[in-house]
Amino acid sequence: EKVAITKEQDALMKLIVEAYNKHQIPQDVTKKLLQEQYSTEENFLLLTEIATSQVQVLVEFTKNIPGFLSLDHEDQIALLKGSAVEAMFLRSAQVFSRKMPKGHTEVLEERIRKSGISEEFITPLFNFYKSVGELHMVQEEQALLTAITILTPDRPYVKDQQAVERLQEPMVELLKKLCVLQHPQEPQYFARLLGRLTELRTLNHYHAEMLTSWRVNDHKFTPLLCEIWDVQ
Ligand SMILES: CC(C)c1onc(-c2c(Cl)cccc2Cl)c1COc1ccc(-c2ccc3[nH]c(C(=O)O)cc3c2)cc1
Repeated sequence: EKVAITKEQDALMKLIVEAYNKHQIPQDVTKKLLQEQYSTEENFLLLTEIATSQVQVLVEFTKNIPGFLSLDHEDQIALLKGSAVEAMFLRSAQVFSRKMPKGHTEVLEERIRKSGISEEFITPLFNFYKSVGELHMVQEEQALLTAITILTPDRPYVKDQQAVERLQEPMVELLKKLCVLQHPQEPQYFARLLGRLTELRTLNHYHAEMLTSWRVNDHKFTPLLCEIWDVQ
């Protein structure tokens, strides 16, 4: 049967994509990727600065998701804290699918590889980047997938999960239609996208270990990262 985006769905998609493109890490932060020294210390400090800026971008994007600000305030915090790492993996994955200024991809990879992350986490981390890159997602898919990740009802401490489901469901339906329209020759494309969300959940676990090993080596995070990741 003919799949068609309704007027409401088109309006929702425009809001999400607009918010996704409106909030970006400032150029003066990301261009440091090309400028700073390459010591482990420098790499960690630069990635910490970028991650902090990325969290601020993420909060602004989330506030623009229709209905988010009408959720219970404590649930809003629980959703942000529960999804921050996954949303940052998705966002940083864009750099590796060559969506970012020339040269940033290589230097970001170099800096992540040499920032004190142990080899056992480096492999799954770059496997994820590779699998996202192979999807060649358009920006609508990236924006919706990020919104869907943020609106995951079963994050820790979310009280009214139904209210979150009511926001997430229309986005999943819309993404499904988009995938059929965008990739008609690949019927399983939507399933592959959702498979990335499952892979993201496992990366949360690795990330928790990364944080612990950084802290054991007395690495400091910014107040915003400490708050969102419950460290220090
Ligand atoms: C606190 C730091 C050390 C940290 O801890 N975990 C991670 C961490 C790690 Cl490595 C991997 C994945 C997720 C996290 Cl959350 C990080 C670094 O996190 C980020 C690294 C890069 C980016 C990012 C996002 C968008 C970008 N655009 C551009 C551009 O050039 O335009 C560069 C760029 C970088 C965001 C978070």
